[in-house]
Amino acid sequence: MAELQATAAATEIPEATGASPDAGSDQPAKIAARNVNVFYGTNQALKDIDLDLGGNEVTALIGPSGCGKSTFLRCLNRMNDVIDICRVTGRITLDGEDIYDPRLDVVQLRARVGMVFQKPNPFPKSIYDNIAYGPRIHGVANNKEELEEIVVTSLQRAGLWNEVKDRLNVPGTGLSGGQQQRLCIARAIAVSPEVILMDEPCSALDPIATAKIEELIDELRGNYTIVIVTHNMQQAARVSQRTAFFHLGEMVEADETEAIFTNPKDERTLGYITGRYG
Ligand SMILES: Nc1ncnc2c1ncn2[C@@H]1O[C@H](COP(=O)(O)OP(=O)(O)OP(=O)(O)O)[C@@H](O)[C@H]1O
Repeated sequence: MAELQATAAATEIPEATGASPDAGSDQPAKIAARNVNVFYGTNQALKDIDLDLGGNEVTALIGPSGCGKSTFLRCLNRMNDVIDICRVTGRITLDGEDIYDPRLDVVQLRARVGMVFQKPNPFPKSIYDNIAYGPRIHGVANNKEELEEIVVTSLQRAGLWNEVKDRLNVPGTGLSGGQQQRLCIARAIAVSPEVILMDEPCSALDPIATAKIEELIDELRGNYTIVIVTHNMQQAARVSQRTAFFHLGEMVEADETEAIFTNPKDERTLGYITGRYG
């Protein structure tokens, strides 16, 4: 089990008021990170990250390879816990609640903060069971009818229902790559998360499947807070309302996406978006 320390006392850290330099609105942040440092053994992957993630919008995390985007994303639902050499310090709150509080139930946290990975990873089960799995273990449905309703609604929301409604019993692994990724999004939705983390969700997909996922992200943001790691700057510009630029383990700047791409404040951001490095 990873050694996790939420060392910074709440009093030392500005609370998530939405008024921090990177905050985009007057609304309190859905997720607020303060003084977050991450170490893999002796290697420090993230340095003093302060970042607010607003509710019902898409935040893109961009930056050169190895700058710590995925590491930061994994901090948000404690996926780094499963990496033995990983140590996280600082404070991350979800609706003001410290997600590294030892009393917090991590399984519940991961239901509230779902994740979609780079490579679609459906379970080797039927399409139906891929979606029903989460609600079953979380006891979300009271009976078979309610479970069916969740399966149908989740597939509809993920834009996959029409393509699979006649073959819910076939293995999810038999779908195309793009369909599998939408199945994984449906699976994440099925447990009614508040936040969906996406780690380069389109990198294994062709342009048509990518466009479908991007459309879906845009539709989902009305109901969920979405954080997406992407290497594709056009994608960040298309799907996100806010963008945070990471470089060598630092969060250099975060702002409205348009401002980051048209008028970045930091030379390093300018260098990255103009293709000088990365
Ligand atoms: N499981 C791990 N064990 C050890 N070091 C790791 C691990 N995961 C990431 N790192 C290191 O942490 C740093 C940040 O990596 P991370 O994958 O978060 O960056 P990234 O910006 O997401 O990169 P990419 O865009 O290439 O996916 C790198 O130096 C990487 O080698």
